[in-house]
Amino acid sequence: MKILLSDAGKRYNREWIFRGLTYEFTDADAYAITGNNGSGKSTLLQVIAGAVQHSEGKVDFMNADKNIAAEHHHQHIGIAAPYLELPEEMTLIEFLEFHQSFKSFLSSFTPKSIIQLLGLEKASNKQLRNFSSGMKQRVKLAQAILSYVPVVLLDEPCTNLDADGISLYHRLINDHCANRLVIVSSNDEVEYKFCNHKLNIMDYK
Ligand SMILES: Nc1ncnc2c1ncn2[C@@H]1O[C@H](COP(=O)(O)OP(=O)(O)OP(=O)(O)O)[C@@H](O)[C@H]1O
Repeated sequence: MKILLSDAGKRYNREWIFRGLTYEFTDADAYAITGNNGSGKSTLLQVIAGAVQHSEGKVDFMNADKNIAAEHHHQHIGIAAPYLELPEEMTLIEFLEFHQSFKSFLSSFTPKSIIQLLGLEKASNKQLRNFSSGMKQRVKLAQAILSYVPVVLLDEPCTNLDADGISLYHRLINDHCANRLVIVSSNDEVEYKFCNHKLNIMDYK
């Protein structure tokens, strides 16, 4: 899987968020998108995900040299972001089973084993609306990273996590992301220290 941006730009009203962005994200590699608050990291991640339309240039999502249309990017992506909410009325087990019905988990995982890995056995039948913000974040990370997809997009992945949660995040990355394309949008090195490439959005203003 490869994501190619060619002279890509995004504008909201009259304000260019980024411009002239030519960059290649490739398989089995990890990238950090960095920059100040409000600089456009989340916007770029959403453009990559196909959730926000870019204003100029090209964004190509390639699988073995075949171009995948923006409306199909989501089938190849696991994404966790603060603006993507969990279905609050579902219990944890219901949510993971529902998720699995349209996107499989990595072969060694079932909804039950994911709950164990997250240390949330006691909350299995609790509605997600009653989860703490850190518990919700663990669930968001697991559904993104443990889905059977080649691309993992993470926006501020350690938001609301305590020290154990941050260890869990690093374990998920170490154990399950070696052969995938991972892109982390963040200001915090703890979240992206494993990334071997850095794209500073401030360079594309
Ligand atoms: N839907 C929108 N309409 C208009 N402007 C928007 C919209 N979404 C984002 N923006 C603007 O785009 C700019 C970049 O926002 P974005 O959320 O991408 O920044 P960020 O680098 O992720 O910020 P942070 O580090 O604070 O999360 C901001 O000025 C924001 O106000």
